[in-house]
Amino acid sequence: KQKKYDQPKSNHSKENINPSAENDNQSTGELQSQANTPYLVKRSEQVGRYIVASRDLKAGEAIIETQLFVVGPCAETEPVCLGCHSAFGPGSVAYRCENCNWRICSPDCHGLAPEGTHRKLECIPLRDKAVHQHFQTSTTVQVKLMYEAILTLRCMLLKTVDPAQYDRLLGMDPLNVVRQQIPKLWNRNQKEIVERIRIAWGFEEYSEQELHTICGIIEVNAFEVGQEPTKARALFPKAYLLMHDCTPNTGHTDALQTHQLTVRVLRDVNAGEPLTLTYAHILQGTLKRRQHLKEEKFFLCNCRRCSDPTELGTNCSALRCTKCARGHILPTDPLNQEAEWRCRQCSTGMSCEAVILLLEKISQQLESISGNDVDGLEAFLRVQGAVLHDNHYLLLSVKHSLCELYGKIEGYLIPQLTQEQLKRKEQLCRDLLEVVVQLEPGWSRLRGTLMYELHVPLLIEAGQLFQRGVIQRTELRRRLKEVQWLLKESERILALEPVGSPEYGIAEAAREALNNMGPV
Ligand SMILES: C[S@@+](CC[C@H](N)C(=O)[O-])C[C@H]1O[C@@H](n2cnc3c(N)ncnc32)[C@H](O)[C@@H]1O
Repeated sequence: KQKKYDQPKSNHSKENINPSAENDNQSTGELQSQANTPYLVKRSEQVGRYIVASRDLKAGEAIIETQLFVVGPCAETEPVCLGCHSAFGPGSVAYRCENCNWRICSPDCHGLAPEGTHRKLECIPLRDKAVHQHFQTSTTVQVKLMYEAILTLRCMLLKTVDPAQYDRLLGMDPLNVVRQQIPKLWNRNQKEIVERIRIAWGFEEYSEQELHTICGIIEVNAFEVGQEPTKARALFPKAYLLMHDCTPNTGHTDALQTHQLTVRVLRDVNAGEPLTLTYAHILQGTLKRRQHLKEEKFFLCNCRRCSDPTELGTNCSALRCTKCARGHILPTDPLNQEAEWRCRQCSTGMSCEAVILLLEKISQQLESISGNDVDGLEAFLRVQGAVLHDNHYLLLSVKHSLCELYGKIEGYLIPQLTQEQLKRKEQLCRDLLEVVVQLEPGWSRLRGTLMYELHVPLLIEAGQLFQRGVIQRTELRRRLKEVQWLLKESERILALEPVGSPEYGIAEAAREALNNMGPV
């Protein structure tokens, strides 16, 4: 059974990214100085600095464990507590920081400790410049931008509060030359961040250039951290060197309060292989992923998945050909965002614009369906299944929602599910797992949660069939073995998630289910 979900060996080779220099000891001396680091820093024309495994690495092995440099509110976010970055729920008490008068979640917030970011960095400067007064004359959109500017200000304040840390921060690449050639982005930063901090808030001691550089460092290198409703952005040493790949071989978690980051390899990695993570959504099609990477990270990805019209055989961008009703329409050149799409059977062509328009229309239809509307989502799958491949990313996202809804919401709680609905849940989980093992094999969080979801219908069905005498003891045992394997694998993967996170909760539930099952 285990074989079924095992990962194919990665054939990502060093040659793929044309490394043009050996270990970069100069700019990343801190990394090289640590004996036994599981990675080496390299540099290539195409990617800049990146890291490769310095020895063979085993799936699940932690390669980076690091505290953050600095953390702050996300871009254009609703107001959040400047201590812990939690959003304010409806009707929550509007506590204010006794110094700077910005909103906080509670005077006892752990993030307001004297050594915490807020107190150490912006609290007193915001007070001295009476920045909170701007809230009175700001629109909702401007308030969101004020929160966005906080992370830039925090980085800037490190220059005086912790100059050594500031210097390390400047070791990250802001891609200023590339970003300056995007007037929409540069002008927006100039108006909304740079002038806000310098002119509106009065921090004129920081130059425009310095502030643009910090904007770039954040845009290019920040990680999203935290869990709803406490999402934030953070910069970390070392981890920023991981290059992007649409079939990554590492994954990462951050601790709930401290945001300490742990990066692990998801599968066995050979010495010399680049260590990669994904900057985009795994269950997203090539056109969309590449567009996101171009707009947000300023490069076009040319990885193995992006280069393959079938996306490693998953067909997760494929459309059904309505002309021949047999073939699938795929991009003729997936590395060209404007290339024609064509049916592999009958050669019917479709312009890229037509594909984009069609997908936009279907996405709009999907957005009009409520997230908990099981019937609506099932109907969407039936209708759009005639237009899109079964593994199309738009259908996968609906399947993912449905496989969680069956068993979780009123009317569809586990004891309320009919046999047909249990079968449906099983099918949805299997469909998704088949794709996930291609795109993110190994110790992936998504794979861990899907395996947990899959064990439920399998366990119930096995018990029911045995009780009704439909299957005998040997078949029951075989089925329970599969359930046990799913639970063990899910527990092993998700136990690495931060204590207190929903995924860690699933690991605990899997452990309990295994104990309840006893020996099989
Ligand atoms: C977080 S930084 C990675 C470290 C960076 N290479 C450096 O030298 O500081 C992200 C940037 O690295 C480059 N990069 C990362 N992965 C890449 C890839 N697969 N292809 C091309 N460029 C990539 C892009 O310029 C991207 O904006």
